[in-house]
Amino acid sequence: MAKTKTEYTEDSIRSLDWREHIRLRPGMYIGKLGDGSGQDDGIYVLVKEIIDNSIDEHMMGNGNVIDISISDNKVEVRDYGRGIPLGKVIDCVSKINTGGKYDSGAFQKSVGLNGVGTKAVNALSSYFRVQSIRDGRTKVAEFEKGVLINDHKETKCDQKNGTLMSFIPDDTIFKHFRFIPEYLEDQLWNYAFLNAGLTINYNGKKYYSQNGLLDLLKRKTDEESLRYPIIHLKGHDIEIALTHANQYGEEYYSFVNGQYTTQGGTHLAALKEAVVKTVREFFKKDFDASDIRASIVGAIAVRVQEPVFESQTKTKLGSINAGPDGPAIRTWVNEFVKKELDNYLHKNSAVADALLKRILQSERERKDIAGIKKLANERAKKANLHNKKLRDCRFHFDELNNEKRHDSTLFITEGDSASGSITKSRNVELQAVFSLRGKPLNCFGLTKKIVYENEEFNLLQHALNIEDGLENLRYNRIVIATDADVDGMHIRLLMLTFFLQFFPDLVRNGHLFILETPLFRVRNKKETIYCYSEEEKRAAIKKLGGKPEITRFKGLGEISPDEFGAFIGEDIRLEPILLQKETSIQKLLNYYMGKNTPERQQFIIENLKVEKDLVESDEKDALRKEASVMEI
Ligand SMILES: Nc1ncnc2c1ncn2[C@@H]1O[C@H](COP(=O)(O)OP(=O)(O)OP(=O)(O)O)[C@@H](O)[C@H]1O
Repeated sequence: MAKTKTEYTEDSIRSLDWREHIRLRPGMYIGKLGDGSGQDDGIYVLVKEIIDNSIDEHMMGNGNVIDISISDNKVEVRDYGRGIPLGKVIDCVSKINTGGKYDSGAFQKSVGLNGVGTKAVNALSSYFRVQSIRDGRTKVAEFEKGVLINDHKETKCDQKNGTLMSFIPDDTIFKHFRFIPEYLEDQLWNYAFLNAGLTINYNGKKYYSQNGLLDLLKRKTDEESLRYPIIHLKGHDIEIALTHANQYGEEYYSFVNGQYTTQGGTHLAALKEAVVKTVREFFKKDFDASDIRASIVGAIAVRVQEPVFESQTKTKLGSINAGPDGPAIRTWVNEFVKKELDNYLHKNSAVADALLKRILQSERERKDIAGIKKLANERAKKANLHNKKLRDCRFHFDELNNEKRHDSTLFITEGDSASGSITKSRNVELQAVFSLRGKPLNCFGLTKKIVYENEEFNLLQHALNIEDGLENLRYNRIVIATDADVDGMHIRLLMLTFFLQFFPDLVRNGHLFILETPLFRVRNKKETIYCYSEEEKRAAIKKLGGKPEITRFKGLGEISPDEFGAFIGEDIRLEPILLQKETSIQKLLNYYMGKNTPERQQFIIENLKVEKDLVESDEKDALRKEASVMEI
């Protein structure tokens, strides 16, 4: 069939102004949009763009305090830097590619470099206000969706020098967005660790670090689980902290010019490589790299003149030089680690001994499961061909679509009817279903061997493709979708245990979610409202008036495929599993899954009202409470 021909004339060519372009293609500027439930959703990038500028000021030696507040979705950031030069306030926030960070001496080794950040925030906000205060004078300008609505005259002002920016994200772009305060906390701690001596006040809480990356690793680990004290190496424009803990997998935090490169890049690759090399040379033994790296928790921060990031969101560092004439970053990091770590190990023989012990233990464990791993993987490969448990989707997270990963989801369900409903109503392009057969094994306290021995776990590991780390993860979101009853809650807890114990990175990187399903359907002839709580139910009854029909959903299986489609479609409600960085996974699992301790019993008694006359909704609320404690 011939394609319908459209004319291609001069009229086809359009020039967008900056504001239109940002609003048309926000992804280019801030990554994905999202509604705030994902850690890297756009609204957090907006906040970051503004804070980055204040950090740049601090780094240049201007201002040791940054005040941040978020309430009613309005974000405010006040720093005590030099303030934007008053005559350029409007240009700086509304004229694309305008800024002081190109080659002026006013900023160096800063994270800002494109002259785009604040413009993106401005264009994507329903309201944006900038105020600069300089030597007794101030300039204010206000915008809506990037359009200047109020250009205030410069006036006198007796406040301290600095810049104050506030904005409200545009909810026509960030649909149904809400800020999850914890997501920001991690970012703010990172700023504090990377800028030792800087105080950040955020909604009444103070973020401050004296010892930089050493403090960062202390926060991310639990002292008891460390094999030896954290090694902290500091050089000119490079800082590294390193230790071995108990957990499975490796854990890294990497930064460039104060920017958290969540996807790593050259500097991190260099660190990993250098540690292996140095350790091998120090012990004069050709250990397997995976044995050296197993259970490592490490952080690296570098400052460089002209960082090349892979996009405006700056989450991955490309290949760069350490300075105009400096060595390539890889060589630079390598040389630093080689010299400093080697020195450190020579000076601290107890640490060197503990490190060696850890490597040997990993080696033993690896050899121990090598046999069974091979068998299990062969079995899984066969089963995968027609993996009955998996109803796969067409596109996967590890594949690219126009340079972006496919945003795919895997639902983990239990019970035939629930799996059936989801399978029928899902979007087959991007939503896959993995069905559990009854209750999964409680793997608390077991070793990784079980992931190979237990068929269900092994198939799940294969479906996710995470045997060798998260790099090839096939689904961006892993959603536990179990019934909202006691059994369902139990299964949920067992699955959380599985992921926390063996794949903590997956949880840490925000890939794990719980599916919220409605408890009630309230409807009359004209309208149907699904309600997720008693409160929503009351509101729905009020809204519909009269005597609407009220149905309580007991299990996922009861919900018809048609209805289910509405809950896993655009309006899907996901509760992310957040791992607060202070939490030690081991401690947590011990508490919830370990032997009955008096504290645990007390907790259960306080939180579970399991009595004869249990009111159904109370039951659900109580169980929810228990589960939400896991949402640490
Ligand atoms: N808090 C601030 N204090 C002082 N100057 C600021 C502040 N915020 C912004 N500016 C000025 O406004 C300019 C534009 O900022 P913007 O965030 O748009 O881009 P950038 O920081 O230069 O680069 P990038 O797009 O990489 O963030 C900055 O280069 C700087 O000169």
